[in-house]
Amino acid sequence: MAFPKRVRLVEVGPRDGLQNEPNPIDTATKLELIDRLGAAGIGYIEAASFVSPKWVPQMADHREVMTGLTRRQGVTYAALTPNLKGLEAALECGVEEVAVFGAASEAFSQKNINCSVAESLERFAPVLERAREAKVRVRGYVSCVLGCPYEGEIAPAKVAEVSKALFDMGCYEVSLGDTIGVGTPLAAKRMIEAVSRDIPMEKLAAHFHDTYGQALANLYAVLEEGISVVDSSVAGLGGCPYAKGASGNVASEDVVYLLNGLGIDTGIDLDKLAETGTWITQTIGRPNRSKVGVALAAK
Ligand SMILES: CC(C)(COP(=O)([O-])OP(=O)([O-])OC[C@H]1O[C@@H](n2cnc3c(N)ncnc32)[C@H](O)[C@@H]1OP(=O)([O-])[O-])[C@@H](O)C(=O)NCCC(=O)NCCSC(=O)C[C@@](C)(O)CC(=O)[O-]
Repeated sequence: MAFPKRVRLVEVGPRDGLQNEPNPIDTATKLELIDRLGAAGIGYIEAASFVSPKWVPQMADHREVMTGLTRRQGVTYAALTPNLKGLEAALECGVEEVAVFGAASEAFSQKNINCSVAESLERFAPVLERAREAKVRVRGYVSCVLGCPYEGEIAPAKVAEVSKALFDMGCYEVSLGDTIGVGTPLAAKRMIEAVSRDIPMEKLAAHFHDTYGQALANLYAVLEEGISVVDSSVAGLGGCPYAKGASGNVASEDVVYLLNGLGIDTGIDLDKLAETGTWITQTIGRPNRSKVGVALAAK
């Protein structure tokens, strides 16, 4: 299969990138990050997470973030909403798009959202119904698509089953998360093949973490299969608080560099994106995990 002509980047840095940071990051820094990402030409930014502050303290200022951001034309600002409570709060803040997040692993589902996979799907159904009423689109995440920190290997058939349930429920796109970055290209291809038997390829997104240094290789493999939506995080920030050892998402700068090299359009200004990566890592005192970001900063 040929590479897609255009790839849409979903920037998850302000949410996935920051959610696991142990020290509180002030709202102003989060807002500046979101603004800089928009200025770099990113068209979709996951800005906040309406989850319990007891579970994820770093996302406790979700209301301030969602109402404080300066909306740029052409940019979608989205938020995670695990249940109706989260969705109602997000709607009050004028959210344009939300995401529910499930898993292909029972153990991970329990640790992350305190319920089984089946219970999570029951919980999401009214979220989708209410979002439809409010004319807000819902994205669906499936975690642990290439392995689970608690259960180990995950069968592609299980990933396909949960993805189909989310899609059938009304999620317009399903993002497939290699939460702990254990996947390798062949496994990623097999998983995408299984899921795309039930869901059109253009409705799927790849959400890869780089824990084992495989994220770009995995992305290349699934781009070849026809994936055209990629989740990434500026400077490779990130990791799920309920997946021990999970490190950052694939770095947005590295993804854009790869896509530029393949002649695939993203509409993103790589220099501005790399400057944002340098700025945020210096501001929060983290190493920059984007090789491209570090290389450009050294020029
Ligand atoms: C889902 C719950 C809330 C269930 O948590 P629970 O304890 O089962 O829920 P509950 O309904 O019994 O409520 C317990 C308390 O939480 C409150 N609560 C309940 N809901 C909300 C809400 N929406 N917003 C704010 N507060 C809420 C609720 O009001 C109550 O407060 P209390 O009475 O104790 O003071 C909890 O487990 C939770 O917040 N989990 C969050 C987990 C999370 O955010 N994980 C990271 C995101 S997922 C991820 O990173 C993976 C992904 C997407 O990137 C893809 C990948 O890489 O794989």
